[in-house]
Amino acid sequence: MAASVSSAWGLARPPKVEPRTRACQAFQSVTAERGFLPQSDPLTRLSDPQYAAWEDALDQLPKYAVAAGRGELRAWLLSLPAFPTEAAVAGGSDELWRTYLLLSFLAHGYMWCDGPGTPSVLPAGLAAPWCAVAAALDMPPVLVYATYNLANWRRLDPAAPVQLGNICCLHNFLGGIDEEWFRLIHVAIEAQAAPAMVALPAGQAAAAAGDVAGVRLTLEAITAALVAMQATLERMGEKCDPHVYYRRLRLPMSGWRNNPALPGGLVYESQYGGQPQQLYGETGAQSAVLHALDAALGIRHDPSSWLRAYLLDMRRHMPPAHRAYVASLEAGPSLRQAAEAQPGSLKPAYNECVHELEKFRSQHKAFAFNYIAKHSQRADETGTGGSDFMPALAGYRDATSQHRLA
Ligand code: HEM
Repeated sequence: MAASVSSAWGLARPPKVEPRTRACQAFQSVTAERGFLPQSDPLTRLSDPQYAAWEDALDQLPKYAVAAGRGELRAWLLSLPAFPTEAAVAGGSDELWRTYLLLSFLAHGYMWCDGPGTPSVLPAGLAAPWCAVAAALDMPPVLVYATYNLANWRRLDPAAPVQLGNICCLHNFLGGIDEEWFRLIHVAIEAQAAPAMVALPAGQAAAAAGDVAGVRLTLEAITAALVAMQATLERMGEKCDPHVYYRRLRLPMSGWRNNPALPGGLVYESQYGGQPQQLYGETGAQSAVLHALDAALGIRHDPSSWLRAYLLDMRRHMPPAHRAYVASLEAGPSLRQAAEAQPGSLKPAYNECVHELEKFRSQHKAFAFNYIAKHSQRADETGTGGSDFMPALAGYRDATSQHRLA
């Protein structure tokens, strides 16, 4: 596992476009209903006609992915009209996030949903607008959890909540029940984490004020959320088959760092002085939920190991507002300190949180085994996020359990 890079993304040159994340509304606030999901339902299409050909391409992507295999999908993507990059970068934040999603899906379709082989160069027609839009959002030019999951759903009944039974995906690489369900489980878990996410700063404020009842309320909210999250994760197998996941779904999420298919990384034609770039692919490790829980509960992963470095890298793949939320929790008083100070009243509730977080991580590790490791015959198999995942997931779980208060 490569060590963490200190510069943004580890890219050879800084982005040319000034990030204007402060102006962005999408992903800006964290609420008890939505948590880290966007506060208004994600845009389903860019209505401006100048994007029509690109939006149509996104709709057709699963069809072309099925039909292609001899370069047809790649040739078709390269035949699209020039992308209106300037208009996109000047547009509103919701539109910009939608553009980022659109280009991320099409670029990963180009990379992973056709054949033969894996290209080592992403042509300028895709690379240039993707890099510009990503830079404007202060995000990396690669598929991330926020575009794959957080901004990729709609409600069937717009008056009913964001939960399984009322959500479906906006976009797919291949389509089908397994791909949609895999993603929807993540979206539903994000919504279930929401009450705990807003309770964390309140719990820290209570800890600073010596308000034991306030801290306990937060600890109880965390435990309740983690119990609900496990019940939802358990439903993964209902509609997402492990073989389908292993053989088909995971490939388009891949990146170009620690990936044996692209050992030298990817050249974004006309960008970064032609230097290949190495970026991790999409993974649940880019969700802010567990980062936030670790931060508030005072769970620290060994700073000297690559496990901590990997999680820090994953933060650079989160929307800037989510990074800031986690950083602010990390800078605040930990609920662990409050439980240590008031063991009689808070230790059992704190330990219950740690126990449920450990259970979530154990359960999740079992899914990673059943969906990846069990099927793999390769020694260098990595997760879609590029990690040496079995030792990583065991490490995160063990670090969690070690934080139980004696
Ligand atoms: C079949 C289902 C799943 C599989 C096979 C899976 C696989 C993985 C793998 C391999 C990693 C290591 C990083 C990488 O290289 O990608 C990872 C990390 C992670 N995944 Fe998943 N995942 C699944 C479902 C989920 C769901 C539903 C969530 C909920 C949001 C989630 C959240 C996480 C988190 C938070 C991490 C970081 C590790 C940690 O903090 O403990 N995963 N996942």
